[in-house]
Amino acid sequence: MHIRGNLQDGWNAGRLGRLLGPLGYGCAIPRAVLELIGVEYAYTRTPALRGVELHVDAGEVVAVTGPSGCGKSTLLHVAAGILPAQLGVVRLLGYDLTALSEAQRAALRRRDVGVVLQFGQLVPDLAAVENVALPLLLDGWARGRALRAAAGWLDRVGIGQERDTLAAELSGGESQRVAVARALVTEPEIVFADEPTGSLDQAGGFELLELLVGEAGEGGVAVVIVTHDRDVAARADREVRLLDGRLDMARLTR
Ligand SMILES: Nc1ncnc2c1ncn2[C@@H]1O[C@H](COP(=O)(O)OP(=O)(O)OP(=O)(O)O)[C@@H](O)[C@H]1O
Repeated sequence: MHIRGNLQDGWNAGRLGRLLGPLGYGCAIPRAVLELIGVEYAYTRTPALRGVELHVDAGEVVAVTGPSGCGKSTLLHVAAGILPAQLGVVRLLGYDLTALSEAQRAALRRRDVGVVLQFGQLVPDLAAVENVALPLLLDGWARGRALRAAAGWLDRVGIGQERDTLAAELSGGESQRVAVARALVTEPEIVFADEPTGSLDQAGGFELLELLVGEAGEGGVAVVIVTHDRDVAARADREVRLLDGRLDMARLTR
């Protein structure tokens, strides 16, 4: 048996692995949740990504580091399918993103991928619990069930008491916790986080990262995290460093 490529709706390598792994079929299932091959992206004439190769395994935590402007956020956006690669291949959870429409990429992200951006990106006039429930509601869950699942995640990230607070009234740290809960509520295979600790002080930032990596680790979720913070990078399984849109080969550990 060899399962590859375009899996049926709702299925992907990670989900199959969890189901079939205990039966001993795991070796036939691709372990990579993310592969970038020769990826290029340019906003203007100067490329922001040049020939980037990256391979992330199920459950792996990878930190993307490098100086300001080297292309970290662009890499994360292209890997998550928010921006389309202009050259090369991006394979996410077994799907070739270059073959999917924008709507299909958005549906894949909503269902199987978690995203945490720099400033949380919450809907300000929705309550914390409604923000967390949003991806489930958009995926057709009944409101009561979605809100119960969302409230459970707010408890897990330690701010269950703020469930009815409007996002606009949350502190920076609380907002980032809500964003982490929202990224994990769909039980994704992979979470992309772009400097999620950026708006917090160092201790608060590290605590948030511990929470994200800890919760992701429990579910076997891969994490790709963009960061400037050395402590955060040290917490990852692996660090990849970008320089001028290219991977710094000297810093590659595999
Ligand atoms: N929307 C845009 N339009 C034009 N150029 C852009 C745009 N976004 C980013 N760039 C440019 O692309 C390059 C890579 O930017 P990117 O934001 O990916 O870097 P970064 O490493 O994440 O930076 P930082 O650490 O400062 O957030 C930079 O030269 C930046 O100026």
